[in-house]
Amino acid sequence: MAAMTGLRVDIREKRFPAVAGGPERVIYRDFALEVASGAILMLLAPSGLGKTTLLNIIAGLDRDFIGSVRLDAAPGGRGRSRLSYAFQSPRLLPWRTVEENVALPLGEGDAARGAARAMLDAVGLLEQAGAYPERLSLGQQRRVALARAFVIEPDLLLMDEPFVSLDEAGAARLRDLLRRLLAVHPATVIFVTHDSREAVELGTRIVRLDGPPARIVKDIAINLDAAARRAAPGEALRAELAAP
Ligand SMILES: Nc1ncnc2c1ncn2[C@@H]1O[C@H](COP(=O)(O)OP(=O)(O)OP(=O)(O)O)[C@@H](O)[C@H]1O
Repeated sequence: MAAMTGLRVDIREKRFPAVAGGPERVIYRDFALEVASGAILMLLAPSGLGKTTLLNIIAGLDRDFIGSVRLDAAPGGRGRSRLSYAFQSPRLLPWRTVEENVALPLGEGDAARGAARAMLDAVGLLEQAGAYPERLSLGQQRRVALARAFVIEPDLLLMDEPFVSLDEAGAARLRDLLRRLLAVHPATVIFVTHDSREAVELGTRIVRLDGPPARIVKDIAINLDAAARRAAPGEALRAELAAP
């Protein structure tokens, strides 16, 4: 079973240089975020504030900043924590089958194929294992992306609006699927969304950012079971989140 990894991000400064005659932009200044092991942290912020930038910094894809990212040591003496990143678009390789896309992080071989098929079964797409991504609907492609994210049993899962552009029923089914996957493969999750309903339904903690530069303006812990989240307290929480 996967372990879970907490982390602490300190960004003394992150800026982007001027583009096309615009001003230089300070995205983060003196920003700190600590995430407990096992948290499902939902990150809400206005468009363009720096959510993707934050995930890229945590993932180590963007090292051009002043500050630090510290992941807790992986429990169980495994050394490095395993990290998965589900991007805003599914980013499947069009020339590989669904199964090959899911097996990709594990490499070649029977073990990788077996693990990929087990994950495809878990997301309800085993029958599509031999299909190419273009044959799938967006919702199915997003399921494949989820299977690929979970196949390495990540300790830390970064998700950048992974269910965007789906209709509400499709998004609700994927939220359900994510909950079920996390019940079997627990991970610390940082999940970017612009949807307060999604935040309340999935999160154990909701952080709202405003700016620029981005700063935390709300930080709410949620202790509700799944049914309660979808009911009235969810509405109250959403109202609290929206309040200035
Ligand atoms: N490589 C870059 N060079 C210059 N500016 C950039 C670069 N990447 C991002 N930015 C700018 O930095 C800001 C933060 O970008 P980021 O993608 O992190 O925002 P976001 O909160 O994820 O936005 P959205 O909700 O629209 O996805 C934006 O204004 C963006 O235009």
